[in-house]
Amino acid sequence: MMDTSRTISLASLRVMLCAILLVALALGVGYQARAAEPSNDVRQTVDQLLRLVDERLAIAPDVAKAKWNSGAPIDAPAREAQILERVVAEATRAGINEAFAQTFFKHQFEASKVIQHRLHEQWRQTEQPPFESPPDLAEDIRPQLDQLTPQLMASLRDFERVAESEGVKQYLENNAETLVSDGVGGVAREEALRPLYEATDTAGVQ
Ligand SMILES: O=C(O)C(=O)C[C@]1(C(=O)O)C=C[C@@H](O)C=C1
Repeated sequence: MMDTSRTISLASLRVMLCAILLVALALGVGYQARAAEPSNDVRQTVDQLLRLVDERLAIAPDVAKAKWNSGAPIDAPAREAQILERVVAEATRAGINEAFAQTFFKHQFEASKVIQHRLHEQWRQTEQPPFESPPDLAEDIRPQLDQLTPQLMASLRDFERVAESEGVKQYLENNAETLVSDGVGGVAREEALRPLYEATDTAGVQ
């Protein structure tokens, strides 16, 4: 005959052990989630940079329109060089990593070109006639982009400061889609944000 009381106590011991394990697991997961939660400062810094990236990308369709009408090439290396010159000067002045700032802006140019090429492709297919009164590239659009450059630089400086903080990469990933819309299914967004993800990778932050 089996000793029932002994069987029961063994079974309940197993249940207890399982319960302890589950509680420990839940506590561990909870701790990890808390540990990865970024501070308010980090969140505001990342949000601000994402908003500025979004603002810059939102100008690309106007650039595309102006170039559709004028026939000017989408790629404008002289203009890029001019912006980068200012970026380097500001990086030196404000103590921002020069290589990081340059890489970041090169990615913004590429992202803008992705949007412009997509739109031109679309307009070729639909045989889009010249736009009625598109904003002027030199008079209206480039000054808007120039206004954003110092704001982006200040935001990059803040971002550099928090790039090594807990949970930055995760926060970027979670909020990029909400704060940055590119109108081309995320391709330009990914291009624009890659240097930021890489900066958090270098810092070893997951
Ligand atoms: O100013 C232009 O002509 C643009 O197309 C904009 C922009 C930019 O993002 O600043 C993008 C691509 C060009 O190669 C140069 C600059």
